[in-house]
Amino acid sequence: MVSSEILDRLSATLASRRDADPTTSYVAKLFHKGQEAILKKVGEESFEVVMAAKDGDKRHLVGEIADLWFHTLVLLAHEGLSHEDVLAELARREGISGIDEKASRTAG
Ligand SMILES: N=c1c2ncn([C@@H]3O[C@H](COP(=O)(O)OP(=O)(O)OP(=O)(O)O)[C@@H](O)[C@H]3O)c2ncn1[C@@H]1O[C@H](COP(=O)(O)O)[C@@H](O)[C@H]1O
Repeated sequence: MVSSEILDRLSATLASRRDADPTTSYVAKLFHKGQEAILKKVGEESFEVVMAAKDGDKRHLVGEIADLWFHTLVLLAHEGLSHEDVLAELARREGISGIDEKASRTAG
């Protein structure tokens, strides 16, 4: 099983690309192009996820979702955020959802 530590390592790598020479790396080039270019990639990769899900090839789907996750990580880094912000939001929702379930059990 692959650990979620990969997200920590990848985020550190992305952060290191923010001021890197755009000719030396794909990520540095994307940062250099700016938000519009990053959003374009997120949009394209989202569409590719939809198409991969429809074609039924699970390996293809995993690959496209990896591309989408990767580009959303680039977007987060560009906006001064990281996967930790998203994980914290999911954890917060888990707490909310727990409260909702408890409330509905009490009500029911
Ligand atoms: N995980 C990834 C990763 N996933 C996808 N990609 C790149 O994302 C691009 C998008 O792919 P597309 O399918 O749209 O193909 P494309 O036509 O080549 O894309 P465009 O050049 O047209 O935008 C490809 O060039 C992929 O190589 C990635 N590039 C980098 N990483 C990670 O980011 C780290 C830093 O990357 P560099 O900054 O390039 O060293 C690497 O060590 C990897 O761990």
